Amino acid sequence: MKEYWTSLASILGVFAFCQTILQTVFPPELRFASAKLFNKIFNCFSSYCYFEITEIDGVNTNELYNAVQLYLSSSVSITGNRLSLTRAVNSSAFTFGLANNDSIADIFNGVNVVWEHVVTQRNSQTFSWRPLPDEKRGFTLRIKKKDKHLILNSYLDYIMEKASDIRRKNQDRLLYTNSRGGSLDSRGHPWESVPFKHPSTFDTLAMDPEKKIEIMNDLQDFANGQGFYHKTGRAWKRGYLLYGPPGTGKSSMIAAMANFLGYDIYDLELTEVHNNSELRKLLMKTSSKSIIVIEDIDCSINLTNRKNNKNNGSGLGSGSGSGLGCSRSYYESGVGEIRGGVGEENVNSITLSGLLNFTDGLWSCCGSERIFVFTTNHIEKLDPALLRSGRMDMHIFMSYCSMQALKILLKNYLGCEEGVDLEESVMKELEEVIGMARMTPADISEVLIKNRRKKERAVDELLEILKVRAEKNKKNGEGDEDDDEEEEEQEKRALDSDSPKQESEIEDDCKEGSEEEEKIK
Ligand SMILES: Nc1ncnc2c1ncn2[C@@H]1O[C@H](COP(=O)(O)OP(=O)(O)OP(=O)(O)O)[C@@H](O)[C@H]1O
Ligand SMILES: [Mg+2]
Repeated sequence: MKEYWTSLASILGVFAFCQTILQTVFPPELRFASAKLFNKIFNCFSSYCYFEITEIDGVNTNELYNAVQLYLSSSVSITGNRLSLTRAVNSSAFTFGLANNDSIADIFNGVNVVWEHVVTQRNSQTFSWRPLPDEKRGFTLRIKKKDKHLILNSYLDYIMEKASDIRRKNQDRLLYTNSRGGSLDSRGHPWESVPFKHPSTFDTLAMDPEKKIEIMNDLQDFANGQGFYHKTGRAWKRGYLLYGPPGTGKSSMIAAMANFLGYDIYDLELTEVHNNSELRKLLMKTSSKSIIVIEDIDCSINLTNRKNNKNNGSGLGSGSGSGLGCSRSYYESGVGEIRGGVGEENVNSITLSGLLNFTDGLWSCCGSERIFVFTTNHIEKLDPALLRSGRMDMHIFMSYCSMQALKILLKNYLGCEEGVDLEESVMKELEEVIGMARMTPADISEVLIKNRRKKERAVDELLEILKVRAEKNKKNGEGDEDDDEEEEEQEKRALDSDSPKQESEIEDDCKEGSEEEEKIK
């Protein structure tokens, strides 16, 4: 064996020597031919094989090159000494890369490989229809010949997947809306998109930390659950129903979910959808790794009397909702019954079953890795069909501000740490009244924002307000909660007064008015 290696080394030595002579004495053509021959002979004896991935493949940009660059950026940032830094268009993150002519080792399925980033000057005589960069860039992948068949395809697939993950994480999220109605854009797309810049995260969300961790784990399990969903024969999707009073953070939670998973958001405005097949088309045009949101579902559709509605089940009336970035009408309650009612199928014939099919039917699994989120202020108004397990997998109650949540708000808005900036006695006082005060995180954050430069004043004012609210609630008993909610809903409706009222609403208002008059009498 030793003799074999000695002779091999001497052969290679001779070739190297010959090449040096050739380089100094012979013309370039001859040198090129000899180098080719040398490489061929060298490759026969080498135990490695090499793959070149150039930046530009002919005239097209090579996607694999970009993918490798991104993939290596994840490990390079930790191990490399000399790195390149880039920031792509539409991205708020910096990407580390392998510097020119540098190399890095990687392991995949127990197999060692080496990547080299090769940069050479481009031959100025090269002819091309479009301007090419001065430098020719490429990656060279070195794998042992015996390992080539074991890993090459799966390794490259893995790299492509990993790169698109990194790209998604680096790139800004998109918020899609169907506010254009049924019309399509020039590419035949029914959705319009804007960059999604909502800063809400699970860190900024004020809620019980245990519940928060439970939700984060659930989301993480979902995102990593491809194998599980495949094995169990389930469509790779998950439904969350967020319910609770206005201002408790339902929209903020959706934004936090999107930022946590790096998913885009499709904010579905049901007013703009005319029938079930349009709803299905919208679904088909959503991408995977996305969150499909219907806000204030109880106000968008009359979900309680679908059996009574002869023609089309529950008619869908209007979209409503808050917060994620699209202006839209709030709380056009009850319109659905009229628009989708008997004999008006052509005007608006989205049915509850259409909506259920949208989330749960065969069509719901075209594409994959989708999350459906519905929000409501009144879970009791929803049809049980929407609530059954498997459809909305997790019901999340967004409650009034608890002590745990208040601590998060104090930290986020005032930078107050428990035990450091706030005395124990103050914390105790806050704890005594926070439950009874039944204030939403939105209300509390308003007080904190107003006084954010004066911590003590902010806490004092908050304590004062909490005490007053708690006292009032104590006096009025339980019924007060409903009154508060009703007041807030009225406010929301008032906000919507710009949009012309539907006949039904006017009728409803009159009815409510006369009912109230009767009550007063
Ligand atoms: N749990 C929370 N944590 C942090 N901030 C919150 C929370 N709840 C509300 N807020 C603040 O209040 C504002 C309104 O909250 P958000 O729109 O998320 O409430 P919502 O529950 O969606 O209300 P609605 O039912 O009216 O749609 C947000 O901009 C956020 O700053
Ligand atoms: Mg909201």
